[in-house]
Parts: sequence; C-alpha cells; structure tokens
Amino acid sequence: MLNVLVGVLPGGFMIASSIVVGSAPAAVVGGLGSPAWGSLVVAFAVSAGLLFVQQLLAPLSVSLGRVLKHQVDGRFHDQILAASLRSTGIAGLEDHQAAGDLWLAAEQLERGRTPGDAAAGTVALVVKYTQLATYTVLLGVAVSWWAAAVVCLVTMTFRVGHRAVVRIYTRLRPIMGPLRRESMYFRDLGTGPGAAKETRVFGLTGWLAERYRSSALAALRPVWRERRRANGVAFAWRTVFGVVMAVLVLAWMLSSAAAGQLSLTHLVLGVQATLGAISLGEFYHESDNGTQFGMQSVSALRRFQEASAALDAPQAAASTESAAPLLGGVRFKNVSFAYPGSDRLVLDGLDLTIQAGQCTALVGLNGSGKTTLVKLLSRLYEPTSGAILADGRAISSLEADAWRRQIAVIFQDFNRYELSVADNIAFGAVEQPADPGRVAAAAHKAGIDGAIAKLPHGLGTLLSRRYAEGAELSGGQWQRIALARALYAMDHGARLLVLDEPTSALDVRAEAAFYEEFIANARGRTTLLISHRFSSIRHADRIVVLEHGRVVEDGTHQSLLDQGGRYAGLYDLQARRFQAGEDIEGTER
Ligand SMILES: Nc1ncnc2c1ncn2[C@@H]1O[C@H](COP(=O)(O)OP(=O)(O)OP(=O)(O)O)[C@@H](O)[C@H]1O
Repeated sequence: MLNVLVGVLPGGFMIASSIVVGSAPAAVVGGLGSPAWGSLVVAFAVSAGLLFVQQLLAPLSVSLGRVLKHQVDGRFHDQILAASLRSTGIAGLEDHQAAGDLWLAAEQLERGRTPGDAAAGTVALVVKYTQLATYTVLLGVAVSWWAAAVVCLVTMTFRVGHRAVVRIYTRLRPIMGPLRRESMYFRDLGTGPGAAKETRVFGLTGWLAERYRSSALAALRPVWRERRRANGVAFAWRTVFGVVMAVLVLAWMLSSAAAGQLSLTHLVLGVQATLGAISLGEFYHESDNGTQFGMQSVSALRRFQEASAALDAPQAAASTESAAPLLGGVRFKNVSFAYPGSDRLVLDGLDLTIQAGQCTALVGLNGSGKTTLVKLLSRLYEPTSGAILADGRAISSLEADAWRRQIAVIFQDFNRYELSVADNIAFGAVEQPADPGRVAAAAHKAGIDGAIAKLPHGLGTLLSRRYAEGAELSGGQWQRIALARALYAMDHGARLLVLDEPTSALDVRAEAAFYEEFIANARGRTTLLISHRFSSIRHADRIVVLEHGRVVEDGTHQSLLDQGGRYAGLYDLQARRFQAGEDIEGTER
C-alpha cells in the first residue's frame, strides 16, 4: 500500500506543478493579492507538499523493502540448512545431481540473487508500474487516450527489451551451471590451503590457472554472444521506434497547444506525463535481477528436497519408535544394498552378528563394502533388502537420532572441527552439557593428553591455523582426537563403538601399537573395528572377512590361520612383506 502511494504521488505532483505553470500568466497579470495569485500560491503549496511527502516516503519504501528482503532471506537460509541437515539420510548429499542443486541454491545466495531480492524487487515493481499507470491516465485525461496508449506501448517495449537481456542468463543456466561449478572448483583449489602443497609439488599451478580461465571463459562466451545479439539490432530498432513515437506525441501536443486546442496547464501536464512514462522504460536495478534470478535458489532447493526424499528410503522418515539402550548385539540379516541410481549390489545378502561385549574386526580389501556397512548401521542409508536388528528390533523402526546415540562412529573421513580441542571431543555427546573432567578422561584414554598438554591453551586451544592463537595437529593426532570423541560418546551412553580405519594416518609400528593398546582397553565393550590391513587386528575377539559385500570368513585370528583361506593368505603376504621391511599398505591397495 505504501508503494502504491509512492507510485501515485509523482502524478499528484505533476498535476499540481502543471497548475502552477498554467496559472502563472494570469497571476502575473492580476498581481499580488489577486484571486489568480492566490490560486497560484495554493497550487504551489500543494505541489511543494506533495514533493515533500514523496521525498519522505520513498526512502521508507526502500527501507521496508530491505526489511522484507532480510526476513525472506533469513527464512530461506533456515530452509537450506534444514534441508541439508535432515538427519534421516545422506543419499541426496552424495547424489551428483541433487548435490549440484543444493550447491546452486547456496551459490545464488552468495551472488546476491536471493528470494529476498525477488520479494523486495516485486514490491518495488509496484512503485514503477503504479507510476506508469498514473502517467498513462494523466496523459489520457489531459491530452488524448491514443497518445497515452502510444507512450505506454513505447515504455513497455523498452521494458520487454531489458527483461529479454536479463532472461538470457536464465535460458543459458543449464549450459553455464556445470561450467561455472567447474571454474569455481578450480578457483577454490587454487586459492584454498587444502591443495596448496600438492599443486606446488606437482607444478600444477599454471595448469590450474589455465583450467580456471578456460572454464570461466567457456561459461561466459555464450552469454556474451546472446547479449550482443539482444543489445544489437533489436536494441537499435526499439530505440528508433521509441524516439520516433515520443517525438510524434510531443510534436502533436505542441501543435495542438499552438492551435489553442490545449491549455498551458494541459500541455505541461502532457509533456511531464510523457517524459515521466518514457523514463520508466529503463532497467530496474532494484527489481529486475532480483525478480529474474532470486527464485532460482528456491527452485533449486525444492529440486534438492524432492530428490533427497526420493533417494532416501521412505521408512527412514517414518520410523519413530524410541530406542531402548542396546544390551545385546546387532545383527545384519540377509542385508543387500545398492547405492541409489545404481544396480550394483555393494552388500549382497550379508549375514553378520556383532556380538555384545566383543571386539569384532571387519577386514576386507578396498571397495569390499566396509564403510557402506557402517553407513547402513548409522542409518545414513537404508538397506535395499534385509534388515539390521538391534536386540531383535529392526533399527529401521527406531527414531533415527535416538538410534544414533546408541553408537559412536568414527569414519575414515571424520570431521576436523575448527573449534577448541574440548569441543572436538565433547561433540561425541552434544545433547548433554560438556563435562571437562570426562573430556580430559576421554583424551587420556585416546592417548592424546600428552600432545594436548603441550598446546598453548590445553583443551581450550582452537584447532585451526586461521586464528592467531590456533594450533594445527598432525594427521595421527587428529585421529586420536576423533577417537577421544567416540570414547566420550561411549562414556555418555553409546553402546557400540565403530572405528572405520582409525589408524590410516599412523605409521605401521604406531598402528600396530594402537590396535594392541586399544583392543586391550576395549575388552568387554561392543566394538567394531574396520581395517583393510589384515595384520593389525589379530588380537580382536573375532575377525570377519568381507569380500564383494559378503562375509567369506569368520573366526579368531588363529582359527582363520588354521583354515588357510583368504585371511591366512593375505596375512602371510603382509607378514612376509613386513619382515622384508616393505610397506604393508602397498601390498593391499
Ligand atoms: N555414495 C556412493 N555412491 C555410489 N557408490 C558408492 C558410494 N560410496 C561408495 N560407493 C561404492 O561402494 C563400493 C564399496 O565402497 P566402501 O567405501 O563401502 O568400501 P570399503 O570396503 O570401505 O573400501 P576402503 O577400504 O577403500 O575404505 C565401492 O565400489 C564404491 O565405489
């Protein structure tokens, strides 16, 4: 409503100021104090008043537009976070297309093309089109309706032209999107610290700069081509048409006034309305980009939400039973699994029981499905067929977050939070208030307390080089921090500890020592240790060998050696290499 008023006010000013000009000759003739002079003063006061109100309300309208933008954007940010942090599954985040849509939604926000801009831009359009409507009506009433129609047509022709240029970006989005994503990837690779070592060591810096340049140019060239086309001949035609029409209308008004068919007031009003309307045929900075692109992030987010919902198994969202503390073991019953969009069974009729109170080691070559098994256990994916039972209840029927509090999982690619050491450990049980004593105890159990003591602020040290007071840990120390996080979770009620390749950053001897120490400490706890190295986990209560998504051997270290099967073969191979002083890892990868 405010914007309608802001749109109408310039029309009011035009009327009042035209009356001022129209009544000036009579006022001059009548002199000071004459009725004509009085009318002139009233018209002048009204026009000044209208101008004043207009100057007062226009900034208010802009400010309210900004408030609207920030409110809409705030809500949208919440929606993006809520969509990407949905806790039922991660299939959408790991799917190329869906993840691309989520990236697009966030990227549009970073580029300042937000739903808030669309909302504020739409509201700002109300001002512009109310103005155009007002000028058209004034011209129609004061001069002629055909002149009003022509001027309105000219303005809209310019507007259509400007919008056509803006629309080019939307039309080319399917081509530009992947290219832009590629160029952003190369830019981030070149400017971020993560890849800095390798790009220099391998001499990739020149290659990186060239790939960034070529992919950025490939994304921009189609836009430049289309823009030249839209801004070239079509623009020239529109300009010629607009200028000719405007000149014709103005000339006609002048000749009518000269012939005495149009009063001075009507002439001034007609000229003002014509020029005012035509000046509205411009590009609207406050509206055009926002209304054209602002909703793209919304559509991209909707696509991501739909794809995630379709990719995640429906039971994941539906399960609501509360999870009782896990007392017995966990059983994988004939579990098969293929990643969404793939027919390949990564797990194929897997039968496995993780016994309570035992340390079970799961070994298998790269790609045999070990991490996938942990993702199913954590309910980040649901089995394609079969069931995972905890104390005899299908975990798919349990409320996902409640079930996850029963397990403490450290993935291979665990998170390194750029927060304090204490936070990194206490995230193991984030739903409970952090307990410094138990944090220190977990750090001690994970064998990282010595390294923490040497940090400038102990447990309070920020683990990030981005801060002056921050510190960086080695890969092996980070792994111990992650282990401390899992132990802290166990200390707060988690019943099953899962470590997926917890020692990949340790050297062979440190790894062997870690496993020996860990397995000894974990006695009596339900633990699942995952490794692709067969030699390290020989002290586990039980060793399960996974191959092509199935259990192929199951027993103690000694019984598996006696069987002389897969485990024995690979164990012997590693042991011989180790004795020969070669890198064990090299044999198996
Ligand atoms: N998100 C995913 N989408 C599609 N396929 C996947 C995905 N993650 C893993 N895979 C495939 O599933 C198979 C098993 O992978 P998984 O990570 O479970 O193996 P792994 O035994 O843990 O291997 P590693 O010892 O190398 O960690 C691999 O062939 C892999 O390519």
